[in-house]
Amino acid sequence: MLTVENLQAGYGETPVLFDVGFRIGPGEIVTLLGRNGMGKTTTIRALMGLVRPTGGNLTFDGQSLAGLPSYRIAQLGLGLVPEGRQVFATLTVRENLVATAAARFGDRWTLERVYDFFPRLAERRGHLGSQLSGGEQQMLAIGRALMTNPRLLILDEATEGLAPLIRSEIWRGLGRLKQEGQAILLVDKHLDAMTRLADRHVVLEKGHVVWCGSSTELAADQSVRQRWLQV
Ligand SMILES: Nc1ncnc2c1ncn2[C@@H]1O[C@H](COP(=O)(O)OP(=O)(O)OP(=O)(O)O)[C@@H](O)[C@H]1O
Repeated sequence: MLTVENLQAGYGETPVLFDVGFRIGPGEIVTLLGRNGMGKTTTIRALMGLVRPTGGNLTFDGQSLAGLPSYRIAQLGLGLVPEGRQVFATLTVRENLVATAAARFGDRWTLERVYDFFPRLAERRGHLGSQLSGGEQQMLAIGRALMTNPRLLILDEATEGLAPLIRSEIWRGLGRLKQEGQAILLVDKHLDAMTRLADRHVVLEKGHVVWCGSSTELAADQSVRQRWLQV
């Protein structure tokens, strides 16, 4: 489904990604791990066309993403839940959801299905984005991405700053998406929850992939945590 090979990217003259490569198959959940500043968000930005790669290959279902604008990449089926949620503060919950709706890949996700999935959003449908709690904003950000009917859902720090109960609700939601066969690329700080949910993990260190493996392999290999993931 998604193939990333030897990806290089940076900001201005500063290279940040030197050699990033991984694959995501249909229905798979893959995480990008690594300490702060190692290039996880930049990898996601490169996938979405928000940072222009300086080298390597990005292909989605055999089609190159090179040089495509973000809206075209979204149309191909990559749906982003960005870091910091970025919901529209002056639109209602319903308007936020409708703003991104796209039925190009079938009607799997409709307004009603998003409300069934996150009943809190149904309760708050008339509230403005700015009136929501952090957890509700996060559900809205996920709902908004689902409304694009993405084939690959990408979440960047979706549980950051949330209370444990709300965080669990988000993890349960992602678990339900997995059961439905939704492919997901995940960046988050909660390693245990990710190990339970994901199939495979890719560890970044200063813009290079230094380890990749299954959840079982990650759980069994303490040295990966000690060497690449502890602050
Ligand atoms: N807009 C930007 N302009 C210049 N440098 C940037 C920019 N965004 C990120 N960087 C730098 O790129 C490097 C990788 O950052 P990135 O956000 O991809 O890391 P990350 O692994 O997602 O970390 P975090 O968990 O802190 O978000 C860091 O050194 C960071 O300072």
